[in-house]
Amino acid sequence: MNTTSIEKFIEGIPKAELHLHIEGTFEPELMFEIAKRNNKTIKYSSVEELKEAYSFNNLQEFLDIYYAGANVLIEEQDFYDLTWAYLTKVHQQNVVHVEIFFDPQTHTDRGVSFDTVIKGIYRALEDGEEQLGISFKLIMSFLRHLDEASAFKTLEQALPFKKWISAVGLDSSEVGNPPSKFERVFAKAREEGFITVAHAGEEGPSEYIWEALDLLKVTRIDHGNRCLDDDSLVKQLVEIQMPLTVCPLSNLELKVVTNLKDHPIAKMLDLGLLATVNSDDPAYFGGYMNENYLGITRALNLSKHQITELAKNSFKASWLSDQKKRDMIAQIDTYFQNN
Ligand SMILES: Nc1ncnc2[nH]cnc12
Ligand SMILES: [Zn+2]
Repeated sequence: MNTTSIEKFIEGIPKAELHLHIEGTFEPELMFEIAKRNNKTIKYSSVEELKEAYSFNNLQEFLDIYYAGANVLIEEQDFYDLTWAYLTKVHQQNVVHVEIFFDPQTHTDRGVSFDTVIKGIYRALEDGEEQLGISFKLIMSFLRHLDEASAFKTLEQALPFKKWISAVGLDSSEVGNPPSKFERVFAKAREEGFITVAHAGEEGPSEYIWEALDLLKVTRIDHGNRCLDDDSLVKQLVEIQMPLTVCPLSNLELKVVTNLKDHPIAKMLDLGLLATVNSDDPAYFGGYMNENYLGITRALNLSKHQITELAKNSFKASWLSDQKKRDMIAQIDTYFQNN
């Protein structure tokens, strides 16, 4: 009997999150707490006033506030607390595997050491695995508005922590900073054994997705919405089953779509694209994983079968072992049959 409500169905289904910026999980309450203990000032006088500033017309307006928020993170324990808060939150949402981004340049550029950042994040991820059963991978993302030299320097800083970092990524202001700007950095990263991913086609054109594939040799495209402008690109993405880590509430808040009813994720599934649901920067966009699933489910009237496909895709597109992927897919199929 499939009588479970759609809300409960979404809550209970096992999920993996593949597109999440740890700095984007910084909830206002924790921000004020950490600012206080570090004697840092925040431009806003209260949690409420800060939340009111969360209204964005585009990616850049969001990034300005996001980088300002990250300024109060100083000590290793701050990065631990930030990461731990995220893990306990998504644990309650049946997220069992996470592959998360961190942006080292956001911190090293203001004098916080690479070691401090990664040690705090990693220790929390290890505790999350042990205490909450959430497996994880870590992705180091380069800020594309900065230059190639800064990215190379960051890659150097990452080498002693190679065992902790699975992949490198590319984020921040997309338009005007094409993947080609980082072709040589990504070549070096691949030589060093890192997997590569890149944000592409969020605000930028479909050509940037081609560049991410051809020049950066990515194994996933983060966002990828604009692929739908180019039929030959869609055909290619379907053929190679290139995962797209799609972020519905982020797309709504950053005006990539004007209404969730216009969100392309159902169309992506229909076309045979390997689309997944993710939260991007949940503290800023009004929801974690389940709120993203629920938002598109209500707006697009998704069926339990479509939700099941999206959850299975999240494991297919992950970097878990093939055996673990098969186990999770079987578990989700059983869940679908019973709910
Ligand atoms: N949605 C997004 N796009 C690009 N860079 C980001 N950094 C954090 N969130 C981002
Ligand atoms: Zn992102």
